Amino acid sequence: MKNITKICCIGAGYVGGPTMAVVAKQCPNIKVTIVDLNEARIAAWNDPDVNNIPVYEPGLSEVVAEARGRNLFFSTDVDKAIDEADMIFISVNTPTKTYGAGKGMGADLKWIELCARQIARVSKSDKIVVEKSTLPVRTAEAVKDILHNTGSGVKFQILSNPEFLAEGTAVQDLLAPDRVLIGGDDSIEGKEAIQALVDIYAQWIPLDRILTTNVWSSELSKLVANAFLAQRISSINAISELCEKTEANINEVSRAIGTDSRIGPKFLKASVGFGGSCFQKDILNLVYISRSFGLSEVADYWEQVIIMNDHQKKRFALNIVRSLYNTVSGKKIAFLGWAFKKDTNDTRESAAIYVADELLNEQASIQIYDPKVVEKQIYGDLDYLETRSAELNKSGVTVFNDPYEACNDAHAIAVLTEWDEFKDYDWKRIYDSMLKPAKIFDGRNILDHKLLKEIGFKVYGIGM
Ligand SMILES: NC(=O)C1=CN([C@@H]2O[C@H](COP(=O)(O)OP(=O)(O)OC[C@H]3O[C@@H](n4cnc5c(N)ncnc54)[C@H](O)[C@@H]3O)[C@@H](O)[C@H]2O)C=CC1
Ligand SMILES: O=C(O)[C@H]1O[C@H](OP(=O)(O)OP(=O)(O)OC[C@H]2O[C@@H](n3ccc(=O)[nH]c3=O)[C@H](O)[C@@H]2O)[C@H](O)[C@@H](O)[C@@H]1O
Repeated sequence: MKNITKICCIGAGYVGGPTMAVVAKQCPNIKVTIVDLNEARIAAWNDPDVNNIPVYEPGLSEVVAEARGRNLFFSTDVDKAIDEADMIFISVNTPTKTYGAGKGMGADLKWIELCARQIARVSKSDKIVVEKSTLPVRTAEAVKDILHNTGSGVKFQILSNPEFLAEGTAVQDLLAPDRVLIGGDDSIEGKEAIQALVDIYAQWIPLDRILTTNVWSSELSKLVANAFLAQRISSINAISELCEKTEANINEVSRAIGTDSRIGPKFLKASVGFGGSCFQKDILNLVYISRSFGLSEVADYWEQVIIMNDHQKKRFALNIVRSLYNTVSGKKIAFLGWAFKKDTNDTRESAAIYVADELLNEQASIQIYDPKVVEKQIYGDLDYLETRSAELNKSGVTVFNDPYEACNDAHAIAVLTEWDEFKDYDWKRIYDSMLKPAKIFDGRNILDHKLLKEIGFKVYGIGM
């Protein structure tokens, strides 16, 4: 296997962009070209002002500034980048299907298939194709089938190399991952391909953190990792509801169980519900696959994680309605946060969207502030649900650039994202500008509840 000197990555999104920027930073001897069909996205990645890149991640603009133009390139010329590359990463979106068989459950693999067909059509030399996108177990079979039937004589090796970065900490996760997972064939060529990818990561990651498996274990492990992480959140959120009935405190319960080294302290933070582009999609996918093999108990077991999460989002919204004397019609509710977690501008599947939707059904007037999410995105997220017309979403929601303005005249504040800056606001000033009794629903348990109560707020946390 020849030395890898040119990499192409198809898909310049939240995974392709940061992942490949870090590869380029750490491997200056490799030319990395990230391609995408979306011209606006590529233009933003190429923006001379590196602060305008389309993905907000702490530390990312510095990495891009270092490597861009040196050995990191962003382009819309997909064919050229495929043709030149020794190794091609597929990092395109794999959302839940919205039509046909598997609608609402299975992964939509049409973009993966398009990539495979394009690679098959364009390639004139042997290539290693790496699945970076999260895919249902045995997807590599379909990719192989397309690539091995081109009739061109070009040889392909297919690897699975799922990504475990979390948004908001992507750069840190990529520079020092818990592990890198590479799945490949057991043949001599398969092992050579695995080694070629190991050699790239080994330029900055200790070898004992680079795990190799067969392709199917690798594909499945990605879904399972996300399912386990999300399961912990649904588990603690389920207990949060019980805490609210019993005067137990969820933060104390989390600490008490998390100090057991077998349980561990991470991912035990009760919240308004998990969001993000992947947890729900990947679990639905796991459920769908299990059901398609007739494993109904397995499917039902994992589906409960989603059912619990939906319940958590809904009960947060209903709690607001109930606490505001069973009606929010015409009342102003301020939302602090719209992103699905802090330190990202990503809003996909954010709990805030669903809470807003419930409150709009109750005719509330919502005033939103998020430090990184732009107005267009917020309206787009609500319109995507198709619960009501775009005009009605516009008339029910106002987006502010200033948190104090968003809270002005509000009956209640809901904290939907755990942005650090929320903790440091002048809460007395906010209290004075609100209608009384002023209520705060802290969906992330991040604020100083004692202080807020002293100011005069009525405070509702999760699980307390
Ligand atoms: N967002 C995350 O934190 C993580 C996502 N993943 C997985 O990574 C994959 C990508 O996710 P994101 O980067 O978040 O998605 P994204 O939607 O941000 O980016 C995907 C990009 O691929 C482009 N694309 C689609 N088809 C194309 C084609 N045929 N040719 C060229 N470009 C094409 C789209 O225009 C889009 O810009 C998904 O499978 C996801 O499950 C895995 C780990 C973390
Ligand atoms: O496949 C993916 O897309 C990624 O999904 C998650 O990463 P991400 O969704 O970016 O962010 P997380 O930190 O996992 O948070 C997900 C959601 O759970 C919520 N959460 C997280 C932790 C917790 O204790 N409580 C809680 O409510 C967050 O607020 C957020 O809404 C995984 O953590 C990554 O390892 C994985 O690569």
